[in-house]
Amino acid sequence: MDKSSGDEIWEDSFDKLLDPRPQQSNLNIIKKNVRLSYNIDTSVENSSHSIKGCSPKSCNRSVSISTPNYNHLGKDLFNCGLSPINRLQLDGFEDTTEKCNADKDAEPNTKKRGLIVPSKNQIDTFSKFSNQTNKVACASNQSNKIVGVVLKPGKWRKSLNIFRQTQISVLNESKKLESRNSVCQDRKSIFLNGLNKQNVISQQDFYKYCNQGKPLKFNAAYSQYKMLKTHKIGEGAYGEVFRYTPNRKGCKNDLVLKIIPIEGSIEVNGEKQKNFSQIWPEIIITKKLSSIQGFANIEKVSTVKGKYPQHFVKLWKRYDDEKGSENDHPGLFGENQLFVVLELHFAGSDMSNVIFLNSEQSFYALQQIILTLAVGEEDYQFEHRDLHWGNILIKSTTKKHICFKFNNTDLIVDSKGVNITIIDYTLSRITIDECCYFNDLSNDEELFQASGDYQFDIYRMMRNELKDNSICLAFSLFYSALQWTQLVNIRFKDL
Ligand SMILES: Nc1ncnc2c1ncn2[C@@H]1O[C@H](COP(=O)(O)OP(=O)(O)OP(=O)(O)O)[C@@H](O)[C@H]1O
Repeated sequence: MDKSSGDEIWEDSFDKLLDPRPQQSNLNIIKKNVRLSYNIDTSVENSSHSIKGCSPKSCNRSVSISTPNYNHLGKDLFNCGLSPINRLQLDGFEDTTEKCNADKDAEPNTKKRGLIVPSKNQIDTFSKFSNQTNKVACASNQSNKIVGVVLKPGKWRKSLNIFRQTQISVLNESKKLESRNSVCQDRKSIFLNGLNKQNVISQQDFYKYCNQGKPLKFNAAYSQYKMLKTHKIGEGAYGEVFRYTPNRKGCKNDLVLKIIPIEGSIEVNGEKQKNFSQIWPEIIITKKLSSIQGFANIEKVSTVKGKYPQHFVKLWKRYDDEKGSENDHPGLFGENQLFVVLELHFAGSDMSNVIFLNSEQSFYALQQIILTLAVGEEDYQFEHRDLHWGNILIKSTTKKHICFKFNNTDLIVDSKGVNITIIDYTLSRITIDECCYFNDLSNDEELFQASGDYQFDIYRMMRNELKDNSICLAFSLFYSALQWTQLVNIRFKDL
């Protein structure tokens, strides 16, 4: 580390572990190019840190279908090409890689390892196809034939939807209009394994699960008088997220509402609305994981019906004015629209918006993530499958330690002032009472053609490694781990 550059003020005891890494100084270029992450030679020292109380028992893999293993795949995954420890193998699309590299204005680092990262020029050019500048761009070769999708890192689903819309308008322009259905397929079908007999849930059973006989009136159930300091804090392809302080005594936590339209015939945010059966796994997973440290804490699930309440519409507009929304205006919903509302504890800001105080703090946050996943996997064979940094929330805490229970053993990690929560189980896989819930992502061709961030190379690599075995498609964890090596070195220096 170059002391003369003033970097020494960032050093703490943990920083010593990161030295010497001369190439990391070069990475500071990324600070100037916000959002593009290149994962240049993160070359990853394999530091071994133990956690108090952890003596992993050898688990019986023969009963687990959660983690692909020797028996399933005929090879040892720890020696696979994906391991950041062993080697990085970034393969993109052969034909486009060359073109990207040939671009004179390509960022110097994009040539490394064949990573498909568009240059700024390319992004600008591609953006013209989208009416939402910089939210998404479609990658095309010089003859304008679409060969892949350039997506923003993090939440990819909305980018993909916008791409699909864009693609339609491009096809329209060239008089090659295909029916919308051929581009926008129902990608959210739930594929349950043979063990699960109950892959359809009736409306009545769903209400019962919510402790309701029928849907509540949206306006009455979430009237503005019950909610203080309400504001919209986020959005996803499936819904809007509002934060508020409940107007009732004894309620210490701020809550968030994740409001998801269901069962309607109109498309919302470029997606078909889910039905009760399709949203069922997310509800079950959220409820099951709620009691585990590190997963979102759920207070209640309810089903409501009616027009979007005016006070939410106003907050939606404010968010749109201030930050710009990628979602459709909620005024589009009619009287008969149904919504599922998840009430969750507020869990902080997502990692892409967090700046760590120092590398030690980020290291301990990473430990929390690892332990959360370990407990989820051990207890429910849980795989997140979409673990990008937008799905990791970070909140400050005054607790000195965070406690996990792994296989009846208490594991205690220093908090270093932060508490992490993993959210968004839309694509997750879980096994509860021998029923396995998961989405078949292997049919999601567009996702596996995406580029724009190392995140999407990881998706391809995971699919290749797992030989298209959709049950085992557990991508993203590696991505987060690699991304973390950047955060440790860069993000906290941005202060
Ligand atoms: N418990 C929570 N506490 C604080 N913020 C939250 C919480 N849950 C969700 N959010 C915010 O709302 C955003 C959207 O939530 P979420 O990812 O669950 O939606 P989604 O519709 O499933 O997204 P996707 O488009 O990835 O499928 C998150 O990125 C986060 O900023």
